[in-house]
Amino acid sequence: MGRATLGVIGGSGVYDLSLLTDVRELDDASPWGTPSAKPIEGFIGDTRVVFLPRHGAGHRLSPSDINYRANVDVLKRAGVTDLVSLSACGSYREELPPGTFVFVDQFIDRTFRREASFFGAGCVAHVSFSDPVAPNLVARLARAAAAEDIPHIVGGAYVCMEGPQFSTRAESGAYKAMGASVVGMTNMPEAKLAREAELPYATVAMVTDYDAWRPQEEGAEVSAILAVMRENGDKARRLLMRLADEFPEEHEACPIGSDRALDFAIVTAPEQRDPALLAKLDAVAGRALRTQG
Ligand SMILES: CSC[C@H]1O[C@H](OP(=O)(O)O)[C@H](O)[C@@H]1O
Ligand SMILES: Nc1ncnc2[nH]cnc12
Repeated sequence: MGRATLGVIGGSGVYDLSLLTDVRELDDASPWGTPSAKPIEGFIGDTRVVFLPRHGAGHRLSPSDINYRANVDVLKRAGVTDLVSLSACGSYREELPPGTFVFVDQFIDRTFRREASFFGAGCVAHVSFSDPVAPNLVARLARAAAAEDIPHIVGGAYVCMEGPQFSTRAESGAYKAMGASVVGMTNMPEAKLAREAELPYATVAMVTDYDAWRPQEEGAEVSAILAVMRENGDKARRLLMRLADEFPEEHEACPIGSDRALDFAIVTAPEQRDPALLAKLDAVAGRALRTQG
């Protein structure tokens, strides 16, 4: 299977990983444009980790302006085999107060102005996405959270809104009624692109607020969110330390096949494929394109 490398995308409030040793900056060249930052390689114990701050250094990028394709592409090029996303989120459940970590298992995509696929004219692919999260990564995260006494829950749907404004009360009520447990602005199309790049993906959705559905609540407010995020940051670091400490040396096969998502997904006939697009797909789809000829 090859050596495992844990990719970590840091969200709001998580702009570096001071817990890494032997740190170096990696190349950020990508045919998909400019990623949020240069990926940082380091180690936690023997586990190789590659970190990327989603909003860039100093939180430069709004959710709609992040180049999610370039981010996933450079992580794939850096040898990442498994990807964990850290994300601040609002909660739609009384029983998920600020400070709770939710290991979501579903997404609802409400974004509308983002590039959401590596594929398209010249090479069309349709990956399966009914189960968007890698259950083995969730199980590892849940074990790490339990060992670190971090309040957490396994399962739930994350609704991804376009933003950057927070929800109205009506939107908040509608997302809750749709069955979402949490809301954020960044996990789509990130999770879709991870699947297309054959990267098993899991999210640590860290609750910072109750969004705007509770009548007694004022609604999401960024300074309060960032204050809670700073408190969550310490827990996130402990979670990652524990996760990495117990991470397997060899990449473990994803039980739902995320790491082979392209095996039957590419539908364009080989003679109709656009060589320029195939060249751009060298990292994300290289394995599948090579084995399928
Ligand atoms: C700064 S609060 C709103 C912001 O935080 C979340 O980002 P991330 O998922 O990267 O932690 C949320 O999605 C919004 O982008
Ligand atoms: N209430 C909220 N809505 C959207 N994104 C968020 N990130 C943190 N809290 C949020």
